[in-house]
Amino acid sequence: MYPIVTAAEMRELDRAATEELGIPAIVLMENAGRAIAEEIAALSRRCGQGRNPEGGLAVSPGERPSGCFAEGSDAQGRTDADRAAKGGARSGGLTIRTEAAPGPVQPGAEYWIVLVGKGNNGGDGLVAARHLREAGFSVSLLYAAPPESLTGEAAVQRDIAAALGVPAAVYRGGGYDFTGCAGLVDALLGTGSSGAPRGLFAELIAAANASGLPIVAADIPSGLNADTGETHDPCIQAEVTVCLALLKRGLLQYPGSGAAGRVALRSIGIPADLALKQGLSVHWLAPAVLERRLGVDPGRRRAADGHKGTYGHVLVAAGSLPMSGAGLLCARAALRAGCGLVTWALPGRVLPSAVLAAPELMLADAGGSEAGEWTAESADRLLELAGTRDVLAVGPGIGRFPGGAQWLRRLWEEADVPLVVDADALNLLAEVSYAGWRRTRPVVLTPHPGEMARLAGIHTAEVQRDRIGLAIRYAAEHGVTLVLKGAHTVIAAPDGRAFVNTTGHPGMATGGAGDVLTGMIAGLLAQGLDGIQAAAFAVYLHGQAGERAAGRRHDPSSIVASDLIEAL
Ligand SMILES: NC(=O)C1=CN([C@@H]2O[C@H](COP(=O)(O)OP(=O)(O)OC[C@H]3O[C@@H](n4cnc5c(N)ncnc54)[C@H](OP(=O)(O)O)[C@@H]3O)[C@@H](O)[C@H]2O)[C@@H](O)CC1
Ligand SMILES: [K+]
Repeated sequence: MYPIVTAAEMRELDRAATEELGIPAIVLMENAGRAIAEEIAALSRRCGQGRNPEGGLAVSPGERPSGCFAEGSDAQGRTDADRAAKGGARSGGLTIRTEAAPGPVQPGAEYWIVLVGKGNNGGDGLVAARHLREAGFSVSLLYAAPPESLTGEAAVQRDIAAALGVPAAVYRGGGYDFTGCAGLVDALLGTGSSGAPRGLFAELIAAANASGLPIVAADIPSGLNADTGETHDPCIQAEVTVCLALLKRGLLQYPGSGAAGRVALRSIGIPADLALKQGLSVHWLAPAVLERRLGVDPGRRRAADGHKGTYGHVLVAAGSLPMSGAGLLCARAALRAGCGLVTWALPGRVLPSAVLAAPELMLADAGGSEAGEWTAESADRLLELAGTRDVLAVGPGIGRFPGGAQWLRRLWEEADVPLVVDADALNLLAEVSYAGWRRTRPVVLTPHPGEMARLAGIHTAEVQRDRIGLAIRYAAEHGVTLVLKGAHTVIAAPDGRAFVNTTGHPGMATGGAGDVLTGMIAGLLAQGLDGIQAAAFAVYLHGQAGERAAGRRHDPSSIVASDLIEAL
């Protein structure tokens, strides 16, 4: 169910499919090439180079050609026009399609060139060329290496293509004239590549990008690190990536996600049971994964006889005089996440101005300084309040104050409720070594990349280099549920499970969006979800709210955090 694999895990699965089950590798390659050809045909029908042989399938300029998320539904809420308006940010949407792309193909003599590497990725491209010809496309091959250097199944495909008379040329360097071509298939490098593309491969990738033609990548864009999402220079900038068998980690992590364009995940005949048996622990956060793997009810059904006590009571310790809004956003979001009651504890000096800011909230004076800041002594009051609440969320807008780390340690060790730690509380955590802090109840940390860098003692660029890998390691080493925020948020559990979310919208990059997420996680914990369930579901819903908020505004750049709460 939508595992996300490393190249090594994919190789092991390929090996098991061929050696243990006896599925011939050439069959997998055949399925892969056919799937690529089908996606090209579907792209051709949708975009149609201005043509629309079937009437109704072509998409007018400005509309998304197909960029869909799970099972055909739009979870991205973003049109090509949006992306163009925002400087061409690419969506990286996923089209999960495991059956043949539907409908007849009448492409006339649309001409595509397949760029062929020397490994099995090239073999996939050779099969695709054959199926494209069958579908009526005009196709030629451009080998990046002497065809004689191909081996195994790829060599078999080379010979079939030659026997069929598919026109072929060998790239000799010095650029290439793609005039008259409607699109390119990138079958240069797949999961067997290592390091930056070399020599003529690099030249061809650069030429393909410079052509401005739509590129359909086989499995991964050539030049992408399949595990981390780093892009080498050069890296294919694909319109569509036809990901074979299982999602590769690099396709869901930026900048790789941007280079991949829309990702179409296609089955190639490796049985799902085999993937299950491998015990893969990283998954794409699709609705089916939420429901069946995480045991969350996406419909959020409520008991007919439920009452406010049924859905839990959140305690939010957040906000200070200059940043009271952070606390308000967090507390309101907890309510919107469906918990029964929320108590917002804040410095007494700020409390009068919070009265009636949200009539549904209960307010509690947590003490604090004359200046409306938090003080270490407020831990006693918070612990007293937490004794009759179900969850404690700390951090948004609390600022820095003397004894802050010790204050946090007391909450960490003594509050006998699940704890969500965000924002300034994460910075307090980063200043100490908390490995020895005792904790029996779940704790969820929600850093953005900058906070994650401080927690892990590394640079932000290093955090972004391999977000999935880092999140998994950190969560396991520290016994926490980690929500590493940013485009395609990663949620990692202490037991090694991790989920990558793809709902959301670039318009969500706005102050307070994180405070809203913290409140939502707390609100779901209060309703009895465990740490990873609450964190993953909240991230998913938060992204959906962002998509809805973007849809409601004339310009998605004008989304503010309150819009996310209203869109829940
Ligand atoms: N059963 C299966 O396995 C299935 C696999 N499938 C497909 O196979 C793909 C994996 O195939 P793969 O393992 O053959 O590797 P692949 O990426 O095609 O090329 C490696 C070749 O490139 C070269 N090379 C490496 N790095 C380089 C660089 N930086 N710059 C330049 N050259 C470089 C290297 O040659 P070398 O330079 O080492 O001589 C090597 O020969 C996978 O993504 C999927 O598409 C599907 O068909 C389903 C069944
Ligand atoms: K490729």
